[in-house]
Amino acid sequence: MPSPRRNVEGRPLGASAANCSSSVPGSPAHGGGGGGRFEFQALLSGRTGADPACARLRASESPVHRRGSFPLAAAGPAPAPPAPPPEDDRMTLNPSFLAIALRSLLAIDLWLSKKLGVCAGESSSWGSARPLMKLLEISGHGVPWLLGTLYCLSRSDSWAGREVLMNLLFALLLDLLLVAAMKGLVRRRRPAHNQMDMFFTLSVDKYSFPSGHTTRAALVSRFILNHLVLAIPLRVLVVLWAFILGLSRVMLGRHNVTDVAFGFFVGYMQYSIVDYFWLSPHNAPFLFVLWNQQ
Ligand SMILES: CC(C)=CCC/C(C)=C/CC/C(C)=C/COP(=O)(O)O
Repeated sequence: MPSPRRNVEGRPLGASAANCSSSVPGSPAHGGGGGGRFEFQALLSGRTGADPACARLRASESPVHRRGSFPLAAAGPAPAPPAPPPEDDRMTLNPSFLAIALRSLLAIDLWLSKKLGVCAGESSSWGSARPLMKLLEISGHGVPWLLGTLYCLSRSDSWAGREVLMNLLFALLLDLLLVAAMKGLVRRRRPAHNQMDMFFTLSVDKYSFPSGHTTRAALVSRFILNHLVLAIPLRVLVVLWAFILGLSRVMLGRHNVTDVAFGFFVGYMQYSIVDYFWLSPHNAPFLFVLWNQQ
């Protein structure tokens, strides 16, 4: 019977370096064979020397190291140690690590969204709150916001008011365009527990990423906070409205948590775009002249 391989100190190798490579459970050598586990093992030891502890163990068992331990036994000059991997190589994340992280995030997202979807149907645990959630849904819908802005624009008799409203209209249209583009690109289906009973939707609204109501809520609330002079309680109310509207999208079962979280981010950034390209009678006189002639 072959004796177990030992290192120079006489310790069996099974518990050290061998564990760092082919004997990891789940690897083909171990007989685990599961694709996911093998992928995980590749994650741990995919790059030579990725784990410093394993690299140390391998070094302690290498002939070079043994020669170093018994200098008198060395027959000639020791070969140069292998060059370390280039800096870039060591810094690169193993792509399967990213895949595992994303899959875990997705699993948590689906689990949490299902748990929070308490108003997804009339028979759900909070089904009686569904009408209230749908009222919130209308408060963040694109149609009332667009029609409301157009109406106020038609009634406004000051240049300053018209300028703000013109930019709000630009912001709402930009939001519709960007959200439609992102939904069309990502094509993430709405959660399975959603009832598709939304009023007035566009064709891309069968997709859920990102939440259009949430981008609008974040955009509009940031817009209002920056351009309307409001008392503190009203400012708090505006922020609360945006937050509750986002939460209600998950509670209604319309969206997963990540759709809403990303929606807040997109809406927040959209306001920065609107602010950067702020329309005024100086940089877009044609718009204001056109509106004045109507
Ligand atoms: C001028 C024009 C094309 C107006 C369309 C307004 C409209 C139908 C917006 C869609 C609003 C909507 C249903 C968004 C979906 O929101 P999610 O939060 O469910 O993504």
